[in-house]
Amino acid sequence: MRALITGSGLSKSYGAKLALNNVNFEINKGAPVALVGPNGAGKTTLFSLLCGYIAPSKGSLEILGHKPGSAALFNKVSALPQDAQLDPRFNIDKQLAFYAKLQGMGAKQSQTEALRVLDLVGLKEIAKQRAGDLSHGMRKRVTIAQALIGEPQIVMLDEATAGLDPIHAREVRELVSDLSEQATFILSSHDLTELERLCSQVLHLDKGVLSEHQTKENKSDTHFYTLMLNENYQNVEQQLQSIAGISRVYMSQHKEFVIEYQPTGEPLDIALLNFCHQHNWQYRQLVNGHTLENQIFKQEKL
Ligand SMILES: Nc1ncnc2c1ncn2[C@@H]1O[C@H](COP(=O)(O)OP(=O)(O)OP(=O)(O)O)[C@@H](O)[C@H]1O
Repeated sequence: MRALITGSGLSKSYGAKLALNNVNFEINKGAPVALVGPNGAGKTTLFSLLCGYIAPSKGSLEILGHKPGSAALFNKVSALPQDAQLDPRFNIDKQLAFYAKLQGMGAKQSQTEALRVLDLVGLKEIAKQRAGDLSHGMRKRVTIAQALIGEPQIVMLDEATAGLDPIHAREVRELVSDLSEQATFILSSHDLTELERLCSQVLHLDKGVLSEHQTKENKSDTHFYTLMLNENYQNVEQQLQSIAGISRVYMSQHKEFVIEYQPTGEPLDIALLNFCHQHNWQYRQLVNGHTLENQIFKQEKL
């Protein structure tokens, strides 16, 4: 299968500042892809290159076999900038129909398209409301609807959940998950944990250097649990190691333990929770596998 997007030896400098350093990656059609990294890591630079707003200093980038920004990609790729705004004075359907017209649709088709994309984000009933009368979360959904006009194959959302409360942020993630049959989404965020469950491929940028991670566990025989405890307890690693099947336990961060094990046929999660109960350890969460944060930081420490 040909990749939707291929970046090879991609670098971008702003004067003396190297914002992207020899980045290589491929994005295939399918589940959403996360582009994560701390402030200043180079996420917006990579988005801007993908959109064709800026040109690379070195290397090549191809989207659906074309250079970013080329006319052949019109209607096939869309991007929602972090600070995308709606005009507070106009009805939602009018604004979306206006953007559909900018994409070349006629008056009638653009109205139908506005309602179609509003329906996709579950907001058809507010079509006649003004943007200024909507909540922040609803406005964000409308801007995502705007990004879906014309049925693009690739949709890039820059910090789609920034500034949203946890409930609205979750709604946006669920929306992206529901829509991933229609398009391949690329979502940028500085918050790794929020995209961990949604995306199967994670591009992690730090100081312009890219590393790639899969959120699904790889096929090795070793399996992992991550146990997060509420308090500090004595000798947790040594004590957990006495459970049958567990080969190694290490503290990945404060009150958090990665447990490596070989399956024995008995459900280890139940054994672990029973063990916590017997030792009076209060646990916060038991995650099946490494948390993605662990995968990334462990790899970087090696
Ligand atoms: N136009 C520019 N001129 C000079 N330096 C720039 C320019 N744009 C970005 N940079 C620098 O390049 C680096 C990467 O910036 P970029 O905006 O791509 O990071 P980011 O990961 O999107 O950060 P944030 O999460 O804060 O938006 C930063 O050090 C930034 O200061």
